[in-house]
Amino acid sequence: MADTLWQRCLTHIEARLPEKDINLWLRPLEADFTDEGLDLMAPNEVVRDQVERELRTPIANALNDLGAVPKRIRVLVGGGQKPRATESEPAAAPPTSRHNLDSRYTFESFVQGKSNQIARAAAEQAANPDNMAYNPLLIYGGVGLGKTHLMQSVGNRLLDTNPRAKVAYVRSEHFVNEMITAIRHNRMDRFKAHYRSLDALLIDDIQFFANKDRSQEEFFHTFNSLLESNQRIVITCDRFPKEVEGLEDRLKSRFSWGLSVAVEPPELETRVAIMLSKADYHGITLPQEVAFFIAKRVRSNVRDLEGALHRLKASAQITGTPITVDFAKQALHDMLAVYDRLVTLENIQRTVAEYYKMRLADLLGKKRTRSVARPRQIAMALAKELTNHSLPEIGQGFGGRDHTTVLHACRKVKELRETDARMEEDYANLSRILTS
Ligand SMILES: Nc1ncnc2c1ncn2[C@@H]1O[C@H](COP(=O)(O)OP(=O)(O)OP(=O)(O)O)[C@@H](O)[C@H]1O
Repeated sequence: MADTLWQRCLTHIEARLPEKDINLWLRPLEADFTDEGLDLMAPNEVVRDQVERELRTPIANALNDLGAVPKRIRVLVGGGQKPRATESEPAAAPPTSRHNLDSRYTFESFVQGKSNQIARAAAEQAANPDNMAYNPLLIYGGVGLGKTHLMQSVGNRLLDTNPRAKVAYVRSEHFVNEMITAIRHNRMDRFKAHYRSLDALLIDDIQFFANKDRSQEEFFHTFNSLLESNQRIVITCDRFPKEVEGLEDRLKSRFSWGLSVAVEPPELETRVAIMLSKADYHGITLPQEVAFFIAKRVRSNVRDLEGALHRLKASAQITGTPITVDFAKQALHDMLAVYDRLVTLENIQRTVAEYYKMRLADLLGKKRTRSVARPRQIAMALAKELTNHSLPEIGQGFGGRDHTTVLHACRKVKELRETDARMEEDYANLSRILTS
């Protein structure tokens, strides 16, 4: 039986993904291996988008595990028109050409805001081969906030500058699995030689190394060897590494040799800008008010924003309806309900009162001393930003106040956040507590 590389790839992935996903998204694809890489032909845009979004990495990893590393993977709409004879193993692909980067992850496609501007600036510096001041660069922060995007932007930029550079992007989980395979097949020397021959190593989600002693040991040596020969290292972690239990102290201390930068959840304007930019990229007509409507609710994770966008697109395609706020309300009903449940007026009032160690009755009451009025204004501004309530509704919820009082509070808080660092910090802390 002709055992094509693509079939072997599918068999490999089958062990790792639900059968439903394989049947729905992967079986309809036609694979075309050429000298330039792998083209996957999807029957329609919905399949293409899903494969791009969720399955590109499992495919790349499976091929990697099978020892066949295409120079690039493209997912296209089409099929049947390409000669299937070209579906052959790219056995000649040298193991060092592991440019398994996603070409969509660039600095140009990364939307900058207050929450990520330092991380972005540091990453741009790290992508400058003449500047080794920030080595290693550690990017840390919560789920789906753009760490991988920034890290791969460094790799893509390094390759733009020098296409011959050996850049490897590896998820820590993959590093561990690869190492286990190398040990099992007695190929540790090759494994070490490969990693130590790189110009740049981008290693994602290092929290995965926790409690994996042998992998930490090997990674520690690889890390040292790359640093000593002045090669670029970028790492990401879902929190500050010192807080990761089960990670050796010597690794933690190595990670902090260079520069550590955080990515925070993006503020509303940035979330809207990200949605509009992603919509543009995917050819989705997304009115600004719909972007605002969604971004006001989906707050803590950019991946969820993208998920919402793709669901909207699929629903709009199936029903042939233009995307409006009402359409979004319906199409994303269940997803938005989860977010809406999290932040209510009562929740905001209780959280703010606790944060400022004051009585809830005072927050809602008539007192106008600054120690009471300021937190009240902050709570109103948070209510405006984080809920869907109108100004009159918010005023009503705050002891029957007029909507102009709420408007004044929102303006005041905005102004103070720009001039008073303490105020900005309090507001950001409260916003994080309420939305994470
Ligand atoms: N500022 C941004 N501009 C454009 N896209 C963004 C931005 N932040 C995040 N994204 C997008 O959100 C998605 C999730 O980002 P990414 O995978 O980089 O998150 P992450 O922080 O690495 O998450 P995880 O910890 O789960 O690996 C990606 O598609 C990425 O392009």
